[in-house]
Amino acid sequence: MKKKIAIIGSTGSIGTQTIDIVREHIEHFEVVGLAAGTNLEILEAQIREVKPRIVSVANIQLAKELKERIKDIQQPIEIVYGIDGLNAVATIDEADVVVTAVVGIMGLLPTINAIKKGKKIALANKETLVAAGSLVMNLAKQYQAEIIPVDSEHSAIFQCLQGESVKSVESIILTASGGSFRGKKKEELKGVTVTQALNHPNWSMGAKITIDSATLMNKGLEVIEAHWLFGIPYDKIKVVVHPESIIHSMVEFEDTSIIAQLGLPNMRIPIQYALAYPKRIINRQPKLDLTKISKLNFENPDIETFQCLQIAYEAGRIGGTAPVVMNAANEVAVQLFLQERIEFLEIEHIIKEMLSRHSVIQHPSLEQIIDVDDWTRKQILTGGE
Ligand SMILES: NC(=O)C1=CN([C@@H]2O[C@H](COP(=O)(O)OP(=O)(O)OC[C@H]3O[C@@H](n4cnc5c(N)ncnc54)[C@H](OP(=O)(O)O)[C@@H]3O)[C@@H](O)[C@H]2O)C=CC1
Ligand SMILES: CC(=O)[C@@H](O)[C@H](O)COP(=O)(O)O
Ligand SMILES: [Mn+2]
Repeated sequence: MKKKIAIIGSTGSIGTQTIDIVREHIEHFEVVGLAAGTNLEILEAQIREVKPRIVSVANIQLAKELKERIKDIQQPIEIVYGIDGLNAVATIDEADVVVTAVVGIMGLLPTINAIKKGKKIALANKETLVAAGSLVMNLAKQYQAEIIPVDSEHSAIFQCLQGESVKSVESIILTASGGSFRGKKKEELKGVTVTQALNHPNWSMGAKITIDSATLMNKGLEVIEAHWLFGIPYDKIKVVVHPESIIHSMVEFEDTSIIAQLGLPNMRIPIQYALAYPKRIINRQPKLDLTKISKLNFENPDIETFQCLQIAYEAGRIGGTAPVVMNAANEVAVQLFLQERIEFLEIEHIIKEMLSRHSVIQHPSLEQIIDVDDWTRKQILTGGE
């Protein structure tokens, strides 16, 4: 039996690589639903290739345009739009697995709705767990929905933990490439350009996560993501900079053994693992040859220059709505930087400022999370008026 897959965020970096995997393993997988934002070019090609049952786009105009573009396709395809459209794709009856590959808090509601339908979640959208980790993990337990991490570090940890007890974990060691500006000091970060920030040394990814990687906020988000996925306290989650991105993360056990997962920096490995789990299937991508790498390096993160990592540890430890504010402030600040409306170094200032203005709510409801996310965005965009 083929696994039936719905992809939300199908036109992005994770989404398109998910389709690549389906194409290579057509005997294992079938796509039944696609959701995208505005990229009709890629979406149309995907529809023609995989012939899904349902497709979602960002708004009604795009839905009309898409209908026109694919009117020659004989098979009935339902076209939906907006947040209702995303939810419809995430909850389609036919799907066994939902790949959450949209960027940002936009992923929260569809992920929750898919969980409530008991779907297996291949989770790429880390912002969902950062903003609502407690709520999402409790729902997953309640509805017996498995969450399989796609994020490379979390896939690595998940793989290292197979057959192990979380109780015997001494620490989780998340590896970080260090991003586009590794080795630079504050003074050198003044005036850096968007093009420079988007120049990730190892991974080719969407714009938002690439900037997060450059500020080290990506690693901060991943610390919180690991806390919720694996139920490990923050004191036991460490970050080490590993510029080659060959070791994707490690787990240290109480007997001092460390288990690591290695591979070339290629997201098709963790995406495929999540889709095929609990099986492993063949991957025809280039293989890791350690003799060609020759050396693996490790160093401590420069937390004075790149303060977002510490900000995330603090917000995670405070809990409640602190990570909601941090995440929303980061999303807005990264967008402003990408639009060249603020400097790179302002990203961390904006996040700190918003956290200082917020009175944390512990054990927030979904409505409170959404309200706080909204409040944060408005505060930044209106200058706090
Ligand atoms: N890229 C990577 O290698 C990794 C990514 N992740 C995480 O995975 C997630 C996706 O990242 P990535 O693939 O890089 O991001 P991209 O920016 O490449 O893709 C984002 C996707 O979200 C869609 N989208 C954006 N806005 C909307 C909207 N309003 N409605 C519906 N869909 C929307 C985009 O559609 P469109 O383009 O059509 O507008 C696109 O399909 C992020 O949370 C990221 O942190 C985690 C690990 C690695
Ligand atoms: C591929 C992936 O999982 C990214 O999240 C990656 O980890 C980004 O790299 P760094 O944040 O380590 O630079
Ligand atoms: Mn990652």
